[in-house]
Amino acid sequence: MDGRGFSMSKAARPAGEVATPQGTLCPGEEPPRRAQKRNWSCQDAAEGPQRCLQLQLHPQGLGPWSRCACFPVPGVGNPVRFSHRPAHLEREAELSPGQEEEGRETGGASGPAGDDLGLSGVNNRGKQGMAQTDGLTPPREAPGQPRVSKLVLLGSGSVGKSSLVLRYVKDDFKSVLPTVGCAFFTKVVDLGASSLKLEIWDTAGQEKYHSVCHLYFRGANAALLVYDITRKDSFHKARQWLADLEKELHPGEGVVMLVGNKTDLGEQREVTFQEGKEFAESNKLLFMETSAKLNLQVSEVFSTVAQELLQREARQSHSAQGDAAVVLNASPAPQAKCCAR
Ligand SMILES: Nc1nc2c(ncn2[C@@H]2O[C@H](COP(=O)(O)OP(=O)(O)OP(=O)(O)O)[C@@H](O)[C@H]2O)c(=O)[nH]1
Repeated sequence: MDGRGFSMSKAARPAGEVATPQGTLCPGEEPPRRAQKRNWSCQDAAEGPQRCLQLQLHPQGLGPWSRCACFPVPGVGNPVRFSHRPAHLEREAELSPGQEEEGRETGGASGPAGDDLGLSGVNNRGKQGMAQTDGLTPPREAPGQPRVSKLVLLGSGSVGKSSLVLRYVKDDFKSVLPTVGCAFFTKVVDLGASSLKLEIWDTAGQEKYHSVCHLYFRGANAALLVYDITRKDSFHKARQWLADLEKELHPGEGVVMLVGNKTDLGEQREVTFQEGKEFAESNKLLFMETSAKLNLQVSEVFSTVAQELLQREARQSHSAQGDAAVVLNASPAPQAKCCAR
């Protein structure tokens, strides 16, 4: 840890910061409906002006506050681009296309703050996820930039969600700790004639984070519903994860792909390809099997979803143009009869 990225080292924290309780939501605790946050400025001797942020995920203010996260103010020497930019940050610097940003939200829970995905020492970009913490606002693209879509990964713990993201974003596979809250990445998908910027939200699958995960589903344009082909329980739970997701999406909106991961462990397979396919078909989902370990079908998953997003958008704008043409060609509406003199 070097005090940059999401390390939140003591060196980067403001003087006078009060230690806050760490922890997850208690069993049976009311699931939070929205995150609260507080932020302030401070001056760090080594890193200059900092913005500091803390989250509380309980609507009545009863839950624990997350760790304090401090991040350098963007500007010269701090090329941080906030995709979901907090209102108090006035400036942003651009990353070049295809360059990934990454970050991690602690969701009010205790645990590692980012180095398990190799965030330690990356640079200031490692704090992107913290910059906007509600995860609810649909992404917007800047003029001249590729379209931005929010994609969430969901599914039971240890099915390989983080490994799929790591493979896709960094072409790497290594042992990663369980996700705490949510980790955030971006990557521009090049689809030849067009490109799409995916904001990838990798949510925690462990049971203890279940009550907060749905917060991150809100506003998603696409989702990867992941299970482990060697674990039937993770496949059965996919139904529940899908129900949770659908509560947060508008009916018929969003591209959802069912992903059966760990195909390299074929001899331990508990869920057949056919079972996955049938579940996907009956729920109108896309379907693929992958191995994050052997890098099988991983980039295809993301590019297929991106392609589908662009096609849907094209169809929608086409039909919207059609509707407009119908309206223009329609005979003039009859004048409303007025009864007033
Ligand atoms: N053999 C094999 N192991 C994998 C594969 N993908 C992930 N793993 C392993 O499965 C374990 C869990 O992977 P993660 O990526 O942390 O799973 P996750 O779904 O993100 O877990 P949570 O963060 O708890 O939700 C790790 O030990 C990975 O190395 C794969 O394709 N093949």
